[in-house]
Amino acid sequence: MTFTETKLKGCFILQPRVFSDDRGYFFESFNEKTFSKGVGKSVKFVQDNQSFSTYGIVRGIHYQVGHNAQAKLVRVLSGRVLDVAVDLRENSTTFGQHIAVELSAENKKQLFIPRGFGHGFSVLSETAEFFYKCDNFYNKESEGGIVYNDENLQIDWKIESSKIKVSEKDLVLPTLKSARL
Ligand SMILES: Cc1cn([C@H]2C[C@H](O)[C@@H](COP(=O)(O)OP(=O)(O)O[C@H]3O[C@H](C)C(=O)[C@H](O)[C@H]3O)O2)c(=O)[nH]c1=O
Repeated sequence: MTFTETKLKGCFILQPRVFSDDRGYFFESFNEKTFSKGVGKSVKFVQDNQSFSTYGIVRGIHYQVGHNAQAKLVRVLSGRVLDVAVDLRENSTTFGQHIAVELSAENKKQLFIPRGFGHGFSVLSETAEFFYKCDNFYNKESEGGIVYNDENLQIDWKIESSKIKVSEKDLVLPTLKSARL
């Protein structure tokens, strides 16, 4: 597994070592020892989530506030997504900046997003199954979010705008300027 830190400090792109043979392939999708060495700290994941979406869906940008904030280790089981992490750490030199990484069943890339970030993704394939580990439990009351098309964020979701599909809940999320952080 290789770990590449992004321009947003603490955010890492992970690339697993894949063992292929005439049966197919094998790779370690998570190894606590390798992971903590790679990101330079121990992270105790306590909840796994999985979602299925179709082309053009944008989920997010979501986060949980305060001591319910979540770090996430995200990957794609089938299909292809553009995964976006937004730096919401108010004392960060990259506050408000984002990274966008294509994650797919084919490239097997993963993204580690520490606490203090907003997270969302767009589905680039016909369908996509999305899997992620969280280091804190879901807490509805602590949910926060930023509307996907906040013009100050300038996120290119790589989907023609007329084809983007967002939940009712996400459509009414605030911009970063007025979000609860
Ligand atoms: C996140 C979550 C949701 N739920 C329930 C609450 C709703 O009744 C239902 C769907 O939730 P939601 O519409 O928030 O699902 P997504 O839009 O995929 O939300 C996720 O999307 C972005 C990409 C994220 O990074 C977050 O982890 C998460 O907010 O599942 C739970 O029971 N547990 C949970 O951990």
